Amino acid sequence: MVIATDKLTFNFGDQTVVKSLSLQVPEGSIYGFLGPNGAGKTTTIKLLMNLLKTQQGSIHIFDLELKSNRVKILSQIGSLIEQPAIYLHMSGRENLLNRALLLQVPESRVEEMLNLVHLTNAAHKKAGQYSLGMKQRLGIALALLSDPKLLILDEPTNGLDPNGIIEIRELLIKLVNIHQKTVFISSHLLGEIERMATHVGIINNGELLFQGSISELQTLSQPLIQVETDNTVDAANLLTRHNYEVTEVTDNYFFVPYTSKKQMGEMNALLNKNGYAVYSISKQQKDLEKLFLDITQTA
Ligand SMILES: Nc1ncnc2c1ncn2[C@@H]1O[C@H](COP(=O)(O)OP(=O)(O)OP(=O)(O)O)[C@@H](O)[C@H]1O
Repeated sequence: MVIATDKLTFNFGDQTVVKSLSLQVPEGSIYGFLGPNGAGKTTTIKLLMNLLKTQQGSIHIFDLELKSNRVKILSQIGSLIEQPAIYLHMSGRENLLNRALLLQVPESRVEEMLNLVHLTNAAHKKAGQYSLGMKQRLGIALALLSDPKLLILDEPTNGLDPNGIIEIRELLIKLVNIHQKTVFISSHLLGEIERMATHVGIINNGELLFQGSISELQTLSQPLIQVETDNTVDAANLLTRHNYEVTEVTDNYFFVPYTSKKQMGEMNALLNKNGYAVYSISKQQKDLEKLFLDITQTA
């Protein structure tokens, strides 16, 4: 495991913010650390980065105990916690050159990193003029300069527009698939994590509710197909007669568990063939709140 914590516990005063947390982050994974605001994600990340002192339990990173191997471990971690530390009056390239000098890494890494995060064309611009997404990508480039094995990112897509989110997602997938990194990323958005993570840990009130592979999570968070037609009840009955499981019927929609795109196409065709006008048919992801309910009910 790249990260393994055992019964990690942390209190702020009398509030237990991280409760007996045992994380298992495999090498080469994108580990999505999912939880609502205030769940304890940032505190956990600060513990992993040794920015807060572990009060109870243990942390192993790269199979080494954190406290006694602090320098060795931290030199192999790139991180982005809260705002990236960027000099706004300097260009993207200057920011990277400055850090490269500090870390004594070859200047050639700067161009490589600009290219990797798609900032080559904007490299000469002042970072203060960058969009939020560009700043985040510059932050990731800075974190990657020393070629760390592990990247720890705290809500890197917070506040980004959809394009910005997609760019970060594609970058992280590339880092894992092509550059053999391990990525630990926190988020409060289930849909976002489901699109990129290979493994997921879900935390609420400091407690780990679920940990497993993305396919294990998908079994729990099976999405639904939401269908809108010109006659909800009759159309739902037609599908039931054709052995579809209709889980809910409301005034305007009915819902069927999603299994595949093909199934959606077949359902659409069946409805059309029987004279129903299909106004909309879409895959609905469960949100984190619904997933929590499912997890606590099946636990
Ligand atoms: N320095 C601090 N002193 C006291 N309490 C704190 C401190 N930092 C965080 N907390 C509390 O610890 C709990 C967990 O906060 P944390 O920032 O780890 O959550 P989070 O999951 O990262 O949420 P967010 O996405 O909102 O940052 C919250 O109740 C928060 O109020």
